[in-house]
Amino acid sequence: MTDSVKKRVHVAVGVIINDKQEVLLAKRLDHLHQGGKWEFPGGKIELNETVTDALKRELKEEVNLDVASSSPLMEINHDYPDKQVLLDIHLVTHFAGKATGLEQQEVCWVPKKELVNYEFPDANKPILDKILAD
Ligand SMILES: Nc1nc2c([nH]c(=O)n2[C@H]2C[C@H](O)[C@@H](COP(=O)(O)OP(=O)(O)OP(=O)(O)O)O2)c(=O)[nH]1
Ligand SMILES: [Mg+2]
Repeated sequence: MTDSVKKRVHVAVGVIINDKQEVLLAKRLDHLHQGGKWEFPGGKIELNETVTDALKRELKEEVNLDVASSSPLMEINHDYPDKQVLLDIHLVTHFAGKATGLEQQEVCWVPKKELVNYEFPDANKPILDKILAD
């Protein structure tokens, strides 16, 4: 395994869309990598965990939602100057619970058309293009 492969952080990301076609965003806390920007909830996949297990765990831990089902949307490899990520993005339209920021982060439901008004990490560009095209 090369260094670059070894260092890449594998992240499970949920594009969560409700019945009103709003998308759930969370604001990354200032002290985190890409802090202050808006993200789709998710987090690092742990050892011996599947992507869908990680997605379920992270969405419960971060925004208190129970994922009923999800489907793969896209994968993005992105190299930040300080970190390399592989985002494994899944669409979540079946879930239970009321979205709540459990890690002191701000969360909000945003109509698709208004997503252009939010600042996201650079890696997210293809995700936004895809959501806005649908
Ligand atoms: N969740 C999420 N992460 C994103 C997005 N776009 C993007 O570049 N990332 C990057 C930022 C971080 O470097 C990485 C996610 O890691 P994280 O710090 O949130 O991981 P985590 O939730 O497991 O938290 P922790 O282990 O650090 O406590 O992926 C996105 O839309 N959602
Ligand atoms: Mg996270």
